[in-house]
Amino acid sequence: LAMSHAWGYGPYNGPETWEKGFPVANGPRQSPINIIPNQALYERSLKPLKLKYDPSNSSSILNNGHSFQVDYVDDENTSTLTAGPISGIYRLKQFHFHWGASDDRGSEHTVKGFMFPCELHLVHWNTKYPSFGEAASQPDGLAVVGVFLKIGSANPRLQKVLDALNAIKSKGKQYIFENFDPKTLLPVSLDYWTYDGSLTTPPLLESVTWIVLKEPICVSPAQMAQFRSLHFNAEGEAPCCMVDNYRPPQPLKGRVVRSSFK
Ligand SMILES: NS(=O)(=O)c1ccc(C(=O)N[C@@H](c2ccccc2)c2cnnn2CC(=O)NCCCS)cc1
Ligand SMILES: [Zn+2]
Repeated sequence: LAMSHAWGYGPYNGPETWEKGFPVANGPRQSPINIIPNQALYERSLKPLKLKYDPSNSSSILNNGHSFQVDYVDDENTSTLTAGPISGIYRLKQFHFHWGASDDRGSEHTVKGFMFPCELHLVHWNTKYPSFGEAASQPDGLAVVGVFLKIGSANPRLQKVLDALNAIKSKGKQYIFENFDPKTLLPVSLDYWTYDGSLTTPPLLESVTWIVLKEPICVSPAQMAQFRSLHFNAEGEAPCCMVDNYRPPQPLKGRVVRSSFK
């Protein structure tokens, strides 16, 4: 079990080693994947995404040693994802990011083999189950909205999140983070690709309906440097920059990617 708690992104505990502690790593619906737009199936029955977020539900920002996440109070249906490819009501639990050591890599999903420098994940769980933990073990338990970040002008809405990173430099550090509306991080268009997949970090559970937005949002090189100023390690341990915390694309194994747009 020691292995299952030592996973990471380094040469000895990175994505290529995860199958040792988590055999599902070679399962039939693993994430992320490479998205090939002209092989996606347009389905006009796919509804527009309905995202309703209450900023007062944001509670804290945490360095979890793999990424950093902004946690939301999820004991009511006040911040929810409905419609789109899913049925029922999914509650926002947290959002986090994956990024690279340089601007040529960092996203988990790729588009025609193109890797973005960063990818945002908004994690929701199906309220037909009693909790996130329960939902995470069900095939329709989770829905994660993925948003690509591309290098461009500085993103003022993202800056609010980045300004809190100085307080959570090391693993385990947590800081109050209130009144943040994650809707401000979304692009204008909510056109999306969707497919059945998994968590992209151990335990790699195959419980995620992935909803990847076609339109990226912007991030500046200086802002990317702020992501890279975080540390994987706890305070007092040898400093190790938190970069390249992404899993590479996994085999599609016959899955079909559907698109909400032509
Ligand atoms: N990248 S992703 O959007 O696919 C993604 C989303 C959520 C989780 C997650 O909540 N993982 C925790 C969990 C707790 C209970 C049941 C199952 C899973 C967990 C397990 N060990 N540590 N954690 C915390 C954790 O890994 N958080 C990582 C957040 C993205 S790097 C992981 C990946
Ligand atoms: Zn993620």
